[in-house]
Amino acid sequence: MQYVSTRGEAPVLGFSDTVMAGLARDGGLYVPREWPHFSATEIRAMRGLAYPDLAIRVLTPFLGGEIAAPVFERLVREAYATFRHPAVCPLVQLDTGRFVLELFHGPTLAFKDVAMQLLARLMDHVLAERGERATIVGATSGDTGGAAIDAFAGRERTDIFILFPHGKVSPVQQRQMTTSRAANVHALAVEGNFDDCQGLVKGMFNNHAFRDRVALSGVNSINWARIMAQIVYYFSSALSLGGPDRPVSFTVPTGNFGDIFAGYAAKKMGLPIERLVIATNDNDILARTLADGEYRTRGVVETTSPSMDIQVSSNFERLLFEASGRNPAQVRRYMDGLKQGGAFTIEAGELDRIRSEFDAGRATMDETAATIRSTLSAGGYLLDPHTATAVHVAAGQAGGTPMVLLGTAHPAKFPAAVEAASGVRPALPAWLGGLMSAEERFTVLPSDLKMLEDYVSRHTRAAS
Ligand SMILES: Cc1ncc(COP(=O)(O)O)c(C=O)c1O
Ligand SMILES: N[C@@H](CCOP(=O)(O)O)C(=O)O
Repeated sequence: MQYVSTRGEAPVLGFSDTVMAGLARDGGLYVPREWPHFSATEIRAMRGLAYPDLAIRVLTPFLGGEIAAPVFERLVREAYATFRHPAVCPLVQLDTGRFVLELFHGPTLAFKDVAMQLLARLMDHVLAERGERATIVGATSGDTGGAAIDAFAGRERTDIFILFPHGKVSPVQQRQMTTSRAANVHALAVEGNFDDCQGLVKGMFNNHAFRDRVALSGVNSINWARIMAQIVYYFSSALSLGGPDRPVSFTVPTGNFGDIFAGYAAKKMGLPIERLVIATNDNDILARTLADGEYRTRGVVETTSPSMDIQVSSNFERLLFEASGRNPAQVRRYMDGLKQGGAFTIEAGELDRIRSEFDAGRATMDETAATIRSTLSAGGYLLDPHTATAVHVAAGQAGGTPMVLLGTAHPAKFPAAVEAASGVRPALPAWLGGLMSAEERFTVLPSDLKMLEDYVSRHTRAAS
């Protein structure tokens, strides 16, 4: 399996190099040169597999033979042994035809753990084989950071630097990043919003001299392995609901477009998915884009679903690449428009192609709170605010096909918003009991690329 950049001007890479590269050197994102495909018979044969076995089956075609089967199997099993539910990602019925796919049973209570626990092990393996070290930088609006720090803490071959927007993440999210005692962990509070943090990370990748000097690698969903690992739970949930003999739809709380792009990938691999529904909060750039074809950034609005407070939705570039018939020149045109004028207009045929697979809707903060309240009173299920956006948006979808709502975070990560909406204050699981009293350690930095690069250079052990 080979991987190509959405912008077509970076080297074509194999799996291990793609995992270590993060962002392509031309600023694009890596995607598989072609989609692996499973027949209905092959998918049917996946029924009843335990989650790690399913992950091995679904993901092996992406490895291109670069990681020996017994090694990959061990990494997958170790990754999912960190989850506290035997099904790893259980499916819970909300009511007739609606199901929540609970993705928050990992160490940091958000769906990011599903991919991050595997990615850290994959990177460690590749670095050990090569006898190398790497510097990892990541941007977070709250959940990626904690998941990455948990997965990489104490790993000898990596130093990890996580940029989070100062004062804009929930207290639980902040402490998951700032209470690590591991020497290789650096939590950096940036004076800006998530888009600033993500822009700084991309800026570091696009400074090739810096990138090479510190052996830079990334763990955001710009890294293909993040998307890859998230494909598995689309298969597990569809199989539980009768797939491949019964199509299902998914509604996905969306920010950086990574999670829902994994659903698109599952569909390309042969899984019968009817609709992929994008749910946004007030930061509704994707809902607006699907409505009128114009991708136009506005200022980020702070909401009660802070992890989705994003305007520049990185993985949308992967969808544009697909919708354009894999035309990197077209993607470059769009990305130039975004850089120069903060906007671009999607060509009509491409927009039709996107609309043939995706719907989109928005939940305001009031609608999100009302959904938390009504879902609790209807059946006793307590939603987190991100999952609630999906439940609200899915309510506007035509019925008939089972709807899987991606439960992307545990409500206890956002106790204030959940309590304000429902009157119920969700408690952290007992095994996270010490989190809120542990000592914090983080550095506040301005949103300045040069200062960030200096900080990383001075603190990484991977600099040459
Ligand atoms: C809880 C939660 N829900 C939804 C999202 C959106 O996911 P994506 O960025 O993959 O679209 C995020 C962050 O990305 C998140 O942390
Ligand atoms: N919501 C995310 C934002 C970063 O997304 P990623 O999936 O690209 O890592 C977060 O919680 O940090």
